[in-house]
Amino acid sequence: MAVFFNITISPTPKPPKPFTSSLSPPQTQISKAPQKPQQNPIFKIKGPSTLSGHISISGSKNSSLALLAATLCCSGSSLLHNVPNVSDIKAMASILTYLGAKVEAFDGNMIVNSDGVGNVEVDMEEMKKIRGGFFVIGPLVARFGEAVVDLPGGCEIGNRPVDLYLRGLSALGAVVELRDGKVRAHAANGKGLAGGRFRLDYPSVGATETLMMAASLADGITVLSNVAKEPEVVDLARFLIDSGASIEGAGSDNLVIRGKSQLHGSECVITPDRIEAGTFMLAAAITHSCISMSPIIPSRLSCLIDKLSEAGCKISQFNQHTLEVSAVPTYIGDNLKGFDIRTSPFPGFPTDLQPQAMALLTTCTGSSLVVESVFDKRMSHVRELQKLGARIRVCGSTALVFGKDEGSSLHGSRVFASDLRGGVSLVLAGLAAEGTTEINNIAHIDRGYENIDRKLQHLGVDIQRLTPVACPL
Ligand SMILES: CC(=O)N[C@H]1[C@@H](OP(=O)(O)OP(=O)(O)OC[C@H]2O[C@@H](n3ccc(=O)[nH]c3=O)[C@H](O)[C@@H]2O)O[C@H](CO)[C@@H](O)[C@@H]1O
Ligand SMILES: C=C(OP(=O)(O)O)C(=O)O
Repeated sequence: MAVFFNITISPTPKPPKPFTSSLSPPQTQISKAPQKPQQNPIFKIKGPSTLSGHISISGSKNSSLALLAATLCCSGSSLLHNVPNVSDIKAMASILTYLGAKVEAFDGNMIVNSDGVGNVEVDMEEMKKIRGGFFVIGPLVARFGEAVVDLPGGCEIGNRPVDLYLRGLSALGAVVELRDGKVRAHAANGKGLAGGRFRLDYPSVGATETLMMAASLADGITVLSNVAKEPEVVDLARFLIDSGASIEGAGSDNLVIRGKSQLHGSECVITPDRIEAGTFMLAAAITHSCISMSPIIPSRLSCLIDKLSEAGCKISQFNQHTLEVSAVPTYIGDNLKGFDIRTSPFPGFPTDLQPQAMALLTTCTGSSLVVESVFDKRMSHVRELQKLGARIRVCGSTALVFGKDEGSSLHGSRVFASDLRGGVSLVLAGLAAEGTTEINNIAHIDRGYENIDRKLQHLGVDIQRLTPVACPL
């Protein structure tokens, strides 16, 4: 067994984790009483809140998505532990099942056996909901010689083409065609892929992961350059290596992959979600509170740690995997100081923390510049933050955020989540706002945060999940 993140820390008791996978056998329908149409649930937060206590960080959504796709490369069963119970993972599990893989999910563990895959075409709604579903194109074409997949969904945060995936697969000997919103790929030689050289124009995380999986089963050596260095890429490489792949350079700009004719299933523990941890660190800062969290890997969050320290927070590491963030008035005085951010690929400031950091900046002193350089339309949260009283001026992908001494003053209001991280930035703003904040469309938040409401309640927040029932006409 190869466990690459083994933790025995058992902090405060975890909330129960029923994994209500869509894979569970259908429930027997006892009553045929007409169901009232259900609407998207909402969060109601009464602020301002002060947080205290300790929370457990869940496994990484993005690592889990990549590793679940990678199980399609492996003969036999793979066992993943610490998989977060979020809707993106359920969608991914449904995609694997649709392809013919056997997926069992229980209490944060998933066992996947893809030996029975008999279908290489995914034609289902789930593909259009999540980004990670598209990653299956690499394993399918590499192991089964063919794949037909819909263009992916995921957060609507700008132009998200798949040209690098397609050009990379072509460099490995696939014939690739994009028609009617579907990508069709097959091995040109009718058998499998061959090693090749490919330089990514941009270090795309998903393209790097997809090509790494494909190259692991290609015949010969593949050299990929200008690849993504994100921790999730490193996690995937470790899983593939444990499954028998030969991959050098994960975490650097170049990957050398010696293809193997077969990989076998292996066992691993999904690493903690650095974006969830970063979100809770920012929650402590925006509420001028002190909380601790574990497990986390601080080196994966060094950029945020530097920025929060610059703002005036005290960040202490207690053991290898526990961090405390303190922004209590006795330490910081009345306010935190604003700071500038420019998102960029790892190890730069993560784009997936930009909206949450922007919420914090509206409560700091001074004005701060936020430059979003990874996605071209990741500013939809600005309008909603403005409804909560934030003063922000946007020009393209740059935002000038005015702090509390320059006109921002958060107060409760009714707002709408338009994507995952934008949605959670409204939760953070709601924690700091005076009065009640109602956040609609929280299905976006449920895509990537496991039990966020229960975790916040545990820290002392007055937050409720309400499911309005639509009135039948
Ligand atoms: C499921 C998953 O892991 N999602 C993460 C992944 O998304 P994802 O893998 O989609 O993000 P990418 O790194 O691919 O995207 C970054 C940039 O590359 C561009 N691009 C990408 C592919 C391509 O073929 N051509 C191209 O031009 C995109 O338009 C974007 O501007 O990394 C992002 C960047 O850290 C994170 O925000 C997402 O949370
Ligand atoms: C953008 C994100 O996810 P996805 O790539 O799945 O849309 C995210 O996790 O913030």
